[in-house]
Amino acid sequence: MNEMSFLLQVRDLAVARGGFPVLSGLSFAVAPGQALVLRGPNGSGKTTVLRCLAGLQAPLAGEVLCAPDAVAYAAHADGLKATLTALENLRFWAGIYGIDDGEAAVARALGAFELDGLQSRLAGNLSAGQKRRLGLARLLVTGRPLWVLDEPTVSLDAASVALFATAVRAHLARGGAAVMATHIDLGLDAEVLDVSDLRATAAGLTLGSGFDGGFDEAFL
Ligand SMILES: Nc1ncnc2c1ncn2[C@@H]1O[C@H](COP(=O)(O)OP(=O)(O)OP(=O)(O)O)[C@@H](O)[C@H]1O
Repeated sequence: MNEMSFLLQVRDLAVARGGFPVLSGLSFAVAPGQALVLRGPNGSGKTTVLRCLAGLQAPLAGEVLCAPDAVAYAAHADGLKATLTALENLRFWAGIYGIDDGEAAVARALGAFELDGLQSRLAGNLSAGQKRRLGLARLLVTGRPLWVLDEPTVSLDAASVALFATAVRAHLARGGAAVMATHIDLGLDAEVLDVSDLRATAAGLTLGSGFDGGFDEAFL
């Protein structure tokens, strides 16, 4: 496969968090239609890698090659406005991403995550699992090909996990791709990349030009 056919290429990536190197030597590529699952124990750096892929922090070393505006990121937080209804949240995000068929995409997103009956409820009044479903439905109104997902199934019951897996499968079938950290098996035909052995040692890495020094959080 030539280089241009990948949606994402990661080369010899090292990342830091809170001023400390976390993980180094990570390389992989993701093509349209592919899903990649990052595995590793708590604290091994999966979230930090995903933040880097989403552009929220710079690599400490290495490269992340990806088209501008390709990534839709779903973090631990659901990214919802509590005082807007479920429908208004999706319309808000469709407007932010400026997709052409906004209203149709919003309707599809509500349907895909079985949120039609909840569309008039304030997001702040949804249950944890319903909030998560709405946060994931947001992906469908971004129009972005590369989904970067951090523990997407937290708070979801089995039926909702199945809805999510269906949405990912449909995204892949449309030529999208996904990179996700998850501890559960979604039943997807996904490659698994274990980052356990990539732990950075303080001796092996220093904080260089890619590290901006301090604040590394963001409101999403
Ligand atoms: N703001 C911060 N300041 C200092 N250290 C941090 C900060 N945020 C995370 N870390 C540390 O960075 C390391 C990597 O964290 P990260 O969240 O990337 O791991 P993870 O593999 O996603 O873990 P989990 O499976 O528990 O979600 C951990 O040791 C964590 O304690």
